[in-house]
Amino acid sequence: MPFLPMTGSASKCDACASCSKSGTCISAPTVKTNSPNVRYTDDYIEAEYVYNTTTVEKQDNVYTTTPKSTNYTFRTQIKVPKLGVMLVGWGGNNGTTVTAAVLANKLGLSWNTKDRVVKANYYGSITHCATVRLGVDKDGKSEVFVPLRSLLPMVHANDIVFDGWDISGMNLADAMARAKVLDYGLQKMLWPHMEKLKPRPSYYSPDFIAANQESRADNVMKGTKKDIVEQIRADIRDFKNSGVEKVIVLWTANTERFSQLVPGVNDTSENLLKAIERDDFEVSPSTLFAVASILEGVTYINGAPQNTFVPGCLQLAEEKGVFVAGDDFKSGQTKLKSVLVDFLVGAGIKPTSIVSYNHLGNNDGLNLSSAKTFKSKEISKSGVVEDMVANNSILFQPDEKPDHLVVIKYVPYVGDSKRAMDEYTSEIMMGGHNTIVVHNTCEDSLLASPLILDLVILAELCERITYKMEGETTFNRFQTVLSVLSFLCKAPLVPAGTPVVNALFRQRSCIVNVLRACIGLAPINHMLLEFKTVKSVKTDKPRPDSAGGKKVCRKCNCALRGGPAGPSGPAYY
Ligand SMILES: NC(=O)c1ccc[n+]([C@@H]2O[C@H](COP(=O)([O-])OP(=O)(O)OC[C@H]3O[C@@H](n4cnc5c(N)ncnc54)[C@H](O)[C@@H]3O)[C@@H](O)[C@H]2O)c1
Ligand SMILES: O=P([O-])([O-])O[C@@H]1[C@@H](O)[C@H](O)[C@@H](O)[C@H](O)[C@@H]1O
Repeated sequence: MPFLPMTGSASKCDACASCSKSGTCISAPTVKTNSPNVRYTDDYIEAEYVYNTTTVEKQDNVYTTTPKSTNYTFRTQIKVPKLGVMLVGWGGNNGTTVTAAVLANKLGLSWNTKDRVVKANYYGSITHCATVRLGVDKDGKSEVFVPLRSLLPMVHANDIVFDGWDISGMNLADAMARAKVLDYGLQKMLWPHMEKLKPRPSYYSPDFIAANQESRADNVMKGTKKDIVEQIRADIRDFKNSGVEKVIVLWTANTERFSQLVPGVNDTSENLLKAIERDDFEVSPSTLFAVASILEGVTYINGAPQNTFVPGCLQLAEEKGVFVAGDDFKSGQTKLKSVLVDFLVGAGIKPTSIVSYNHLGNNDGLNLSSAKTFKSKEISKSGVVEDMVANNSILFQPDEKPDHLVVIKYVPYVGDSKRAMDEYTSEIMMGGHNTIVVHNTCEDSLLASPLILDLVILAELCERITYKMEGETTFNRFQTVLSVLSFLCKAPLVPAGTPVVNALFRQRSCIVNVLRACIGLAPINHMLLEFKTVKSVKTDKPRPDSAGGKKVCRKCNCALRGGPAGPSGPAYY
């Protein structure tokens, strides 16, 4: 077992000098689309794209479908900016861990653990470690997969510069040690770099987080809520002037209690700004950060479950044309739930009881040991099955849902190593039952940190994408609420009145297909028809069917008698 020197040696692969052999090649291949519908200029990629959907009209038991096509032109600016990320809660487990991970990758560090040599990497990040199907090779024999990041120019995590705020004034080296997430050997190598980093003072409001957080609050801003917003805005401008070209603000501070929605306080942007002016009690720290970010024109992302985006905040973002996204990183137990429930319901199996228990011993767990903050997390962890259940009216009656219990307990000794235990009980055929039990242990912050990177990298990419529909002359940005980031969130924030999708692979497909659309490629549909059909000599023999050439129902192949085919099933035409 080769023991590496305990100093960070940025090993270079022979392929290119930029690579740090971190398992995530910085110089990923570039994808270029060979099509008259895709144009490449020095500044942007422009693609004509036909978006095909289906509109459905239901009358009695008949669904009439009408294919619909919309012609888009997507334009993606290709210059990737120097991205600065300001973390609220920078001194926490996630904040210190993601900062350390980027430094370790940038330096190409490797370190010894008790059983192996580990190289810095970005496992868990789809923008650095996921591949996507591009198509089939020219012989039509095999599929071609490329790094997701090859589809469009995007920020590499190694180039991100971090800054941020924390109510705890501890420098990031001491805070990294406090977090107890990373191996000692790595911490030792990173120490001189991390100790130079110190969180800016932040706004502390004890009413919104657990009382047990008070002992950390030694680095707090003073003043009214208006003063606080102005100070946050000044901090953002200060960071912008430090050499970064673009800033994104992301909340990875403690989970807050939900804000009460109060008419006249946070129901409109005007009322919210007035509420801040009069120092209204019910405006939370996270909403102040969101308002300040929006007023500075920088995207704001909420990695925690509280309702930062009160209606007035969303309206302000809309008015200022600033992206917002959230809520609550979808990192472990809930991520698995959004796969398992999708599999069960998608397979026609009826989940009837879902029990999600976990205990952990980090400061997040300590904060969540308070009922008011736990409630925020319970809401975000519980909502993830609602769409999948509601979409299957065969298994579930209207308003029928599985029993669903979320339990989180604080056990100091286990630290950041979250121990999740889930039990999924389902009804299967003819009165049978299936019970799936899962034990899922992880360092929680090592699951959340790559999501922080993906959130800011994909949000930054969305800031460079514009589109226009046929007949329009100006290019527009996506809607203010970046629902394309749902894959990374437990409680996806979506534009008002639009569907919430929690199924993980639907969410992932959305990201991949939006990126494919920007380079003029059709969405991945998994049909693989090229491997299921062969060109054959034209024949005039009619295809055999059960009704001797009459029109048949494609659902159950019975002869159409002018009414719904088959027992009470809808007719398909
Ligand atoms: N797997 C995960 O770690 C995971 C998954 C989903 C969501 N989250 C959420 O991410 C957040 C951070 O998780 P963590 O494990 O890093 O927690 P943490 O407690 O280690 O870090 C939170 C940090 O926020 C600071 N803080 C609290 N209030 C603040 C304020 N008003 N302004 C600035 N800083 C403030 C605290 O001092 C602390 O350093 C939590 O809300 C958690 O629920 C974490
Ligand atoms: O993402 P996930 O594993 O479902 O949920 C996690 C919870 O189980 C954990 O107790 C909490 O501390 C983390 O913040 C995170 O929200």
